[in-house]
Amino acid sequence: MSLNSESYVKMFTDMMSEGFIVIDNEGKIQIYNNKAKEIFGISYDGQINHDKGKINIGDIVIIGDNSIGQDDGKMDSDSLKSLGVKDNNIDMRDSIIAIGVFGKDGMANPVFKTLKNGHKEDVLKLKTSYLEVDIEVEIDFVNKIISIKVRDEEFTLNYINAIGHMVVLDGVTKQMKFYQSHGYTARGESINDILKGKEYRAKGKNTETLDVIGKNIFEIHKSDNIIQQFFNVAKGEDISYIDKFEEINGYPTMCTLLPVEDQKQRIGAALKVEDISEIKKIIMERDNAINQLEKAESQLKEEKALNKAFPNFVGDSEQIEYVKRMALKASKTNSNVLILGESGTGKTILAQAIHQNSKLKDKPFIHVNCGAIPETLLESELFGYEKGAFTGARSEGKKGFFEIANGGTIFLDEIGDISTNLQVKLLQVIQEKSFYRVGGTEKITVNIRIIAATNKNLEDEMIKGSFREDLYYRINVFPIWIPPLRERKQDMNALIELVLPKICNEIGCKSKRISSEAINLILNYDWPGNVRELENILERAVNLAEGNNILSKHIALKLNKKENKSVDIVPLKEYLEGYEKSIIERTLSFYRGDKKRAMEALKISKTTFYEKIKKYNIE
Ligand SMILES: Nc1ncnc2c1ncn2[C@@H]1O[C@H](COP(=O)(O)OP(=O)(O)OP(=O)(O)O)[C@@H](O)[C@H]1O
Repeated sequence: MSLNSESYVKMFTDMMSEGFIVIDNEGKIQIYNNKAKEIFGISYDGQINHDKGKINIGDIVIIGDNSIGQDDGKMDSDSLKSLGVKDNNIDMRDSIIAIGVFGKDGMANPVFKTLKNGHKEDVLKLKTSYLEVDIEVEIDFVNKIISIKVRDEEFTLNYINAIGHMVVLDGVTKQMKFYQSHGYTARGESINDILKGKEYRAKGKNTETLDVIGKNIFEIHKSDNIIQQFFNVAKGEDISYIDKFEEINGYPTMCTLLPVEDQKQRIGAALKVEDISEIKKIIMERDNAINQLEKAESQLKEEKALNKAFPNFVGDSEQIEYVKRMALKASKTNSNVLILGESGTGKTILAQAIHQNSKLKDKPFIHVNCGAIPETLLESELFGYEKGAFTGARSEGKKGFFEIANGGTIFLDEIGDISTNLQVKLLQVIQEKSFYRVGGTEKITVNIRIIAATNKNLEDEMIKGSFREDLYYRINVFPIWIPPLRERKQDMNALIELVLPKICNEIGCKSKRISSEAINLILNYDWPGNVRELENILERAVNLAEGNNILSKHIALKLNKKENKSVDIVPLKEYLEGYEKSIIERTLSFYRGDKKRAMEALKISKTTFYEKIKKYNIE
């Protein structure tokens, strides 16, 4: 046997650590070493067996394809129709997971999920029990893995750019009869080939090795750029290169292409290929890591910017981050903002912060608590009045809040409490940016930014007829909802860290620490009064604690509503009296103790007024 006999050549080339393929000048494969077979999936080392066969009507087909048409043998919507998948929105290069019965329209509806080309999600997943078989398919776009799990058996394929993965179950036995594995291009077993009825080879113990010697190169390889060149060189074209990055059958490789000549006659071409999928993977992983790092850095930057913009509005929860992000956006626009949230959630400080971060920050910020001003007064307080507009009016007339806030921001707190009459006037100001003082004839024009807040559900109020729909849409241009504290306990630490030193400072005591038992109590409580209630409870605790530590016994929480089954039943008279007392107190405090103006506002006589003050022991 001479050294260049066929068996020696095979032995030597099989020892190479690179793939090596030689074709003759007709494109017939003369040498295809073991490494090349390994790189292109021709030699098979999978563990799971199946016999050779072909797809039959009634078989269950499971597909996971990260880019339709790219590496699945040019699968298209027609091929998908063979499973009953009919959807005009599916385009080439979209990703799809589909499970259906082959060729039996109507036997069982297919289930499928798609993602548009260029989507942002990390995974596409479908888990179902299909014709009583538990199936789970996942396309992991980050780690580039497609996995099909049938009952407890998992079939996975890694990919670089694209892959079409498929498992076929026998329609009668529901057992796996075919699964996709690397090398499907060389074997001609892409999704499309199988769906078009092409016979597939056995895998596992009955594997027939794909005999490539003597076959035309295009039978084993897609006619992509490099294979076409390989063929052209074998035919006589003068191209050669060393170590060029090219993709063959979807695998990233580094190729060297050389002509083979005998006595200056072109007799073929040789292609040496190195598998660089691992390197490519590492590069992609590195790019991914860099991307994530950049994302994290910009998040951190944003977080810092948000914390700087809202130093008094703290919280680490995602909800509060979102609120801050929205509020920062709101502060950069001139739109009306509506802040929603239960009492004590921080609507007022957020409104102030929006103003502070806006270009109006040096202009007035006027806070009007619409719920605290008696209805009869609210109009003149908001719009002002001309001299002699009503009894008790100042002789020189008075500017209203809208005039005072001109050029800046007016914060209409508890907007859900204003009467429908006043709502009409408010709507006019918002629409026309002008109004008349009470008793006035001169139109006053203002340039004002409106922030409103409420703890009511304005949509419910609209249905009840107590809030005008047109006003609602005018103020609800930029809504921001602050979730209740019980839904974001993660904020508790930041709040305590901010509030506790503030209280100690105000009271003038040394700073105090809070014990872990006390923190536990705080974390397990529902906080119906939100942050305001937290501040009150902490203030009380600071006062009660004699040493430097706030202990659980100093945290005096109300019984949770859920635990407190008994309801406080109060006689009606007592209830009404309590209510009357609080209205008189609120009016007096609004007029800073001016009794004359308070009794006028309440429209009660002097005698009645003094009687009630005495009865309720009002200072
Ligand atoms: N995220 C927060 N960070 C720091 N302090 C907060 C926060 N949220 C609320 N507070 C504090 O809680 C108290 C109540 O907040 P604020 O008055 O803004 O609530 P509100 O929603 O306007 O309440 P109401 O609806 O009763 O008027 C204030 O002392 C405020 O400083």
